Amino acid sequence: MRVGVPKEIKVHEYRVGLTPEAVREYVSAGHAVIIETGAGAGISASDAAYEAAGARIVASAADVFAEADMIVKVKEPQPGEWAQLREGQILFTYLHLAPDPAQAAGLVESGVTAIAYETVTDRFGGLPLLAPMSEVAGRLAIEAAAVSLKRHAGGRGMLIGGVPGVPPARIVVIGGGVVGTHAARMAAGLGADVVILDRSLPRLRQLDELFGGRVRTRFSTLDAIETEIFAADVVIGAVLIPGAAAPRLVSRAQLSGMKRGAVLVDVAIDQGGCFETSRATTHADPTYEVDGVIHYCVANMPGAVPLTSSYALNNATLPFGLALASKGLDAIRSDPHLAAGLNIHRGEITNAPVAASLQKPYRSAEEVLAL
Ligand SMILES: NC(=O)C1=CN([C@@H]2O[C@H](COP(=O)(O)OP(=O)(O)OC[C@H]3O[C@@H](n4cnc5c(N)ncnc54)[C@H](O)[C@@H]3O)[C@@H](O)[C@H]2O)C=CC1
Ligand SMILES: CC(=O)C(=O)O
Ligand SMILES: [Mg+2]
Repeated sequence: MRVGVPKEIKVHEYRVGLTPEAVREYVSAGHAVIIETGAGAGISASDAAYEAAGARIVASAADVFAEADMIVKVKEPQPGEWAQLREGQILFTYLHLAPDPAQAAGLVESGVTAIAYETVTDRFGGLPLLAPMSEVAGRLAIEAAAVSLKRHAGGRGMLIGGVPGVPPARIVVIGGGVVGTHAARMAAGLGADVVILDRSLPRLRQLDELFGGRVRTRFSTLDAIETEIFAADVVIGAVLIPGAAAPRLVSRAQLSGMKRGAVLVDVAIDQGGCFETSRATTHADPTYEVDGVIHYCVANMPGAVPLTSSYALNNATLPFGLALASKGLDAIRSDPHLAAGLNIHRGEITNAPVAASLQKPYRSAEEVLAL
């Protein structure tokens, strides 16, 4: 198969779909790889490094879209990219379609077969292609909170860990999955007073074991969320219902009960956000204030640390990408976990929570691929 990688064009997105090391794996498996010139600049991977790995460099994204049987990217395609996709082509990338009807319509229109990293599953019940970026984003969330808590940034003027004799920040993490766990680890490591809320009791038990009492756990009810956010200096939004739009857990009215200069970091913004007042921001202008509360809502947080993130992402995507390159649609037919990643195929939406969130018709992957 011809596998193509365009340069990412989202604002301040510096990751790349394939590292030179991954390219070498594809080439040694017998595939041709086409890379847009400069695609690896954000991770300091030169065109020459890609050529040494066996890729062919092309001058423009248009060349990649025209020639490749499968496009491997990082972020959801932007409007100019949808227009270049076509039936018979596979798109393998993050999509986050539930809160993005325009992109969904563009992909349906194109006829492309679109596999979303964030809904590919594994046999342990996890999301193996979301997990590495959730690890990165969870850790970055505390860095973002630390910056925003500073007085000149509009925050309360607090040091996360305090100092001897002065209490640390209270950090509330809503959602104790991958993002939440990594945020809590960073926050606890800096000395914060941390609580994690989740709807899953088994998960709360695991977290209690993991943190050995260093982090409090609390079952996530409306009441628990309200009590905790009113006492918080920082709130991290880290919930997920796979494929679906994020549940709204903090209302605008509740902001008036929070401390002035408190910080909300809505990591779940890529699924639409879990605070009513969240709207997606970019690394160029990451924060804004509503009712005295600072909001950080960057939808591609790992793009800020592309070297770490591109390698972490490629470690996870490589086996699935190689299977797609070798077997095409049969890779999806023969692997229920890849089938869970299929979001759109030849104009049909094939992920139930995505279709429900968009209020569009749904057909299962099995049904559309058996045709
Ligand atoms: N902004 C960014 O750059 C990035 C955003 N993300 C996003 O972060 C979000 C979280 O991802 P993961 O941690 O990987 O998901 P996960 O599936 O590992 O964890 C989600 C957790 O939320 C919990 N949950 C669901 N409803 C809840 C509620 N009402 N109250 C409390 N907990 C609830 C679940 O039980 C689960 O433990 C996703 O939307 C993901 O796409 C991930 C990486 C980068
Ligand atoms: C998961 C996601 O949205 C990102 O890594 O940008
Ligand atoms: Mg989007």
